[in-house]
Amino acid sequence: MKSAVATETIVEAHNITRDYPSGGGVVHALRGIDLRILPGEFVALRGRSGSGKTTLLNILIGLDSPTTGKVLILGKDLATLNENERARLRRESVGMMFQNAHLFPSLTALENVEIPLRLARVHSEQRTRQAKEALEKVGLAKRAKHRGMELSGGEQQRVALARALVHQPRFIVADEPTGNLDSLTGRDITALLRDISHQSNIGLLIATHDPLVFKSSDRLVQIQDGLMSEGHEEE
Ligand SMILES: Nc1ncnc2c1ncn2[C@@H]1O[C@H](COP(=O)(O)OP(=O)(O)OP(=O)(O)O)[C@@H](O)[C@H]1O
Repeated sequence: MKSAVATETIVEAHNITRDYPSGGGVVHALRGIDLRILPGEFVALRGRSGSGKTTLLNILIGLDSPTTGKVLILGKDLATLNENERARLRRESVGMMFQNAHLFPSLTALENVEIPLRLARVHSEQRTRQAKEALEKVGLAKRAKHRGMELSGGEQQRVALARALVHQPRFIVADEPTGNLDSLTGRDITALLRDISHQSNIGLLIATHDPLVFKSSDRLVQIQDGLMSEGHEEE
């Protein structure tokens, strides 16, 4: 049943390198990264500032291309897709979260969550239904009509999570999602992300400096000077 396992892989990176031209020289931001994330697996990515975390996340979701190496999402080699096809794959299969929730402050929580479905041209009834379900999943159904600016930082991040989930993605990448939250709120968001990933078989990759996220993860990978190692031991 090897082929069944292979098609089940959410994301695979093979020997990824990324060079940036810089001031007449070259920065070797990634120097040979291999990574595989399975359905329902929560992987934390740790690394000092400048170690290459954001570069790797962008490459894994096709927002940037590696200098050499190969990325597959759900078995599809990103190099074989053009920009429109990669954007479509993201719209259909990838959810994203960042340190800031990036909500539209004057739109309601529900309207913010509906945005990815608007972009995918889902009709209004279904949009509202799915957005309500996503807000329920993150425990925020009661705040559906509150505007972004009326929500606390933790509530805004929950809305951002609902927005990342609303199109039922298979892969979620989050860049420092707890970076702006107090530790209790950060713990809640991390637990929610972990539970949803496990329950819905979503591959979850979180780049972070937050020890609580390391502890909650199924697997911790570390990136240093563009190279990766694995394990839960302290730096
Ligand atoms: N567009 C760019 N042009 C040149 N160098 C870049 C570019 N983007 C990133 N770099 C360099 O690549 C390396 C990795 O950067 P990256 O942003 O991936 O690190 P990071 O681990 O996400 O850092 P942080 O935790 O501070 O966000 C750094 O040395 C950075 O200066």
